[in-house]
Amino acid sequence: MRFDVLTLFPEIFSSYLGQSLLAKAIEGNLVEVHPHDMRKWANDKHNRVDDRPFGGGAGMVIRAEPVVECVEAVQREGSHPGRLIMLSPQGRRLDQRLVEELSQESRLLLLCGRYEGFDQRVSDLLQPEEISIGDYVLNGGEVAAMAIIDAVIRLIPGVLGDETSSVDDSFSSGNRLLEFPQYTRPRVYRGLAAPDVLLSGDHAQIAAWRKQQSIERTKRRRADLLDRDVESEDE
Ligand SMILES: COC(=O)c1ccnc(N)c1
Repeated sequence: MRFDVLTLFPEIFSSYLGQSLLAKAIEGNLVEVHPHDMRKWANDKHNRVDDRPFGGGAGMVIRAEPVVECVEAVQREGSHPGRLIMLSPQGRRLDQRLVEELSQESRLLLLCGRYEGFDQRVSDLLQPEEISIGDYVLNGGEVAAMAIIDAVIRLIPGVLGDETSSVDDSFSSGNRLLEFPQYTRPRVYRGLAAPDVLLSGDHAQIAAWRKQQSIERTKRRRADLLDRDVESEDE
């Protein structure tokens, strides 16, 4: 899977690309991540990427030209244009179902805004779909782009080692329950013991205990997940 990230701050991604899971996925040719600096396409006489908003108001707006030119150039680079996503607080809320949908794509272009956002002609001309990672405003779309990459690559076959699986994750497809509590060595730490059932070797009992824990935790923390009817999941 190929990710192209269009940003004014490509350097933000250099250390992120080195983190172990992503680095291994890139080394294993399972994933490619290509940050692109939109400033390189600011070819007006002042090489500006932003400017003051028409009609006045605080802040700066990202000019349409460098963005549209950059997106079109990047789309020409690959074997096909890919799915263009603008990270925006006005977008469709990201959830695991959307992550699973995105993980089926072979190429995602992630368009990261800054300042007061993009000139409207960027959306008029490129028709990107907008995705939000939650109801709050960030200084830039780069953090949201990393969240999408991070969540999506976990679902690409081969990225998580054999010993790890996303199947039991909270929210994984069809799973409306939060994950059960986890324990590891030592068995007792500061007087707190891991549940005996987990050391019993009785896999049926362990599975039953984990399911019960997931149900109780979900009821306590996210009862709304249990209220979702099945139909809504098919939307
Ligand atoms: C500049 O981008 C944002 O502020 C943003 C992007 C995606 N999701 C959000 N909740 C905010």
